[in-house]
Amino acid sequence: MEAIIQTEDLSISFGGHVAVDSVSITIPSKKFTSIIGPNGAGKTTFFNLLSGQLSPTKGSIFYKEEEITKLSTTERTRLGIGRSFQITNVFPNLTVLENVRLAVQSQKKVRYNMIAHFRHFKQFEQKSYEILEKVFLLEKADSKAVNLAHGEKRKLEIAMLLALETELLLLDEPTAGMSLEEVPAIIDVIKQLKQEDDRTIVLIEHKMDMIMDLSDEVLVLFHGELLAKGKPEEIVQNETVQSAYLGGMYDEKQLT
Ligand SMILES: Nc1ncnc2c1ncn2[C@@H]1O[C@H](COP(=O)(O)OP(=O)(O)OP(=O)(O)O)[C@@H](O)[C@H]1O
Repeated sequence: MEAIIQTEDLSISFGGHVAVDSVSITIPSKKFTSIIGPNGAGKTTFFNLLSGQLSPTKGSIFYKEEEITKLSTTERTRLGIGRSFQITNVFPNLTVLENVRLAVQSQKKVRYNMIAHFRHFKQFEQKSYEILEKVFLLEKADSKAVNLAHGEKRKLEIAMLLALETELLLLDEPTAGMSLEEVPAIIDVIKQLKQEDDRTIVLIEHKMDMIMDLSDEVLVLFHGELLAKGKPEEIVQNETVQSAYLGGMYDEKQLT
């Protein structure tokens, strides 16, 4: 199976605390991989290492077999690694459509110039509408971003991520902080992305039903280490994983 991203012995420490500890994994291309683990297991830190927001204390990261360990976040995005919720360039006073159009435009690297602007405008707008339809946000196209509900903002972030056309999508708890009514819409968006098999998705989630429903493979982090990996049905049956989630009952000797 072709790997899109690979880590070797990847570690990061904050002070004396090892948040990600010698993690060597392979994320298969065009598959849906989920990363689970109890609070503080190192999941978000691991994503930050993949996307370039943090530099590892040791170890290496490879994207399509090229080493990217020292590349910046922008360089990694350009290569095809897109991370949700790092998008800070949502303009609150622009409409949803305008925000997505700017993201489409930035991906096409078209700088502002009167003639090019008019020529490309319709094309960018068309693409933006298509993306908004995909994330079930079409009816909010003309609303200002600032006026969106929490779940809708998350959908806008996913829309902007899609506009960047990255091959790899790193989604960090896309349903976190949402009301129960908002969750199904985001799950629908992610399912739809999964069906478009030209993308590789890596999802951090706590909701096990979502993990079971969407994942081809699940990686379990615990205390910064890779505790287990396998198909979702194998992971839920894995006794070591169950013990880790039960906290106090976990015995480190079981792993050695
Ligand atoms: N910038 C930082 N400085 C110091 N410690 C950090 C930093 N970032 C993360 N940590 C620590 O690293 C550990 C892993 O945190 P991380 O946020 O990656 O866990 P997580 O698995 O994503 O947790 P959650 O499921 O609660 O989001 C935690 O103990 C956290 O306090």
